[in-house]
Amino acid sequence: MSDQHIYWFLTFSLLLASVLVTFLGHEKSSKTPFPPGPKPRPLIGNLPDAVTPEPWLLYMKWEEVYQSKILGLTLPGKRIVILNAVEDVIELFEKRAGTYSDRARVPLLELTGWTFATGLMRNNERWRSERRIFQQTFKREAVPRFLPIQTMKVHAMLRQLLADPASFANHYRTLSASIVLEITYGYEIKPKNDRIVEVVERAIAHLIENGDNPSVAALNVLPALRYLPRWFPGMGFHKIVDDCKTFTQDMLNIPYEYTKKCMREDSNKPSLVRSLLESDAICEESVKGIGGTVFSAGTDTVVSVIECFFFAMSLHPEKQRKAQEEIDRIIGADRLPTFKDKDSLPYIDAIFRETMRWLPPFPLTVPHVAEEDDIYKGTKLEDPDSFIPERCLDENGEIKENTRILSFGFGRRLCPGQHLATNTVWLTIATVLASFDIGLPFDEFGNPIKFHQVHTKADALHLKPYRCTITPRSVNARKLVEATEDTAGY
Ligand code: HEM
Repeated sequence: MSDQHIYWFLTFSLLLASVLVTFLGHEKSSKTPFPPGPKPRPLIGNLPDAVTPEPWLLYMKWEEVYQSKILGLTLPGKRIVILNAVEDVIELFEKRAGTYSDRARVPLLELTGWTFATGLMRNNERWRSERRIFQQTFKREAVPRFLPIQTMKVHAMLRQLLADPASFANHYRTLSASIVLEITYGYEIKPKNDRIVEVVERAIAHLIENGDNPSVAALNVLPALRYLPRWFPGMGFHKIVDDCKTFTQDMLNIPYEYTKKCMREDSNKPSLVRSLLESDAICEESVKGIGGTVFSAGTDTVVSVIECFFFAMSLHPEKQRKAQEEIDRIIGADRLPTFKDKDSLPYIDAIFRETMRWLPPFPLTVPHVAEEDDIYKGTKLEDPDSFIPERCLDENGEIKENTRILSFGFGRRLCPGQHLATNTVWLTIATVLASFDIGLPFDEFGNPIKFHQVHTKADALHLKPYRCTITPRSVNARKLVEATEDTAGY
């Protein structure tokens, strides 16, 4: 029997009793109709329907099939409601936030020590206290103090793009990790093969790569499987859990110990972990957890957006030219854009917003869980698959009033890192477009690449790797980038 078959066999036979009880319970208690959706199969419900690489596309198709923007899926032990319309999301996650701000219990996360992650915590006192710290640290008025770090790192990336354009993906990955590690731990990373970056990336990658392993999926459905001995067929998850746990502990401890060492050695480098330790307001476990959360929530998400920005520019030279014309007109050719220019470059802002709409890092955001039973019963976006920054602008070319970036989530779980992330991505977009021309995308054989690129087996949405040329716009642009070495930070 293959591992896959053992998984199905175990899941079905061991689940039989508990699933029946849950279903019967539901049948009795639920007098209100459940939203329409594909017909659940006996015992496994809609499990096979739910496992698909790009579920958001499937949910849009179901909207047509079942003629409803609210869809229902039944999984063993739980029911999932899919909200396809923003107004429903806002009504439930924001107006009824008291009910819809919990997170799901995922046995794999609990067994591997990922309970440290603030964003995955249940709605409890620890989550509320850590969320307050996130909000204080990264609120709109507080993030300008990080601008010097962000500027210095973005400038370093521009110089790397000049020196080695073919490795552009490595450069923006380094950018994102370097900002987060410096802010969180006061740690300055090496551009290549940095030990701490490897430690934290290994922990995240191991969890993601094994998240859909059949035996792990079985464990998530039936946590009691963990009591079966390792020699039992299909128990591959034991080794995965052990490794994940070790890697997660390293991720939390190694950068944390670095900050503590700096403090012992009297280094005066500021960092979030340092100020939390000095304030003595929360326990060591929470300090480590907050550090790990900033990295796991704030690095790959930003990478995802910058990756999609390069791809969008590569596919749409006409939008790129329009953005560069705006920069040339407002800033001129004698300096690079800075944060002070943000309000005078609406087309750059529109490119940022459209990138976040076109390929958001979490196309389904992070599921919210209802804490109690709840009964609940716009305008249609034209051509949603196309990259059109103009849709964010009014007739005067200014950002439309009251527009909101939906990719940062909703309600009490709204991303607290949104202002920090926005600044990093905005400055990247503005300075890259001021300095470089990005050529059309092509694959390793030189064939042009079309839009259909997405793959998602990662922390956040990512594109399949592709190539493109990145060349300085002019001799002057090259000089401006080279000169950032001397003006680092400002
Ligand atoms: C472009 C980059 C980013 C995107 C698109 C993004 C998106 C999101 C989304 C969709 C959620 C879930 C919201 C919900 O459940 O409704 C979230 C939660 C969260 N994000 Fe971000 N994020 C980004 C960057 C960051 C950064 C830089 C940080 C760190 C400073 C961060 C920290 C968090 C935390 C701590 C949570 C959990 C909030 C909670 O559950 O209370 N994010 N983010």
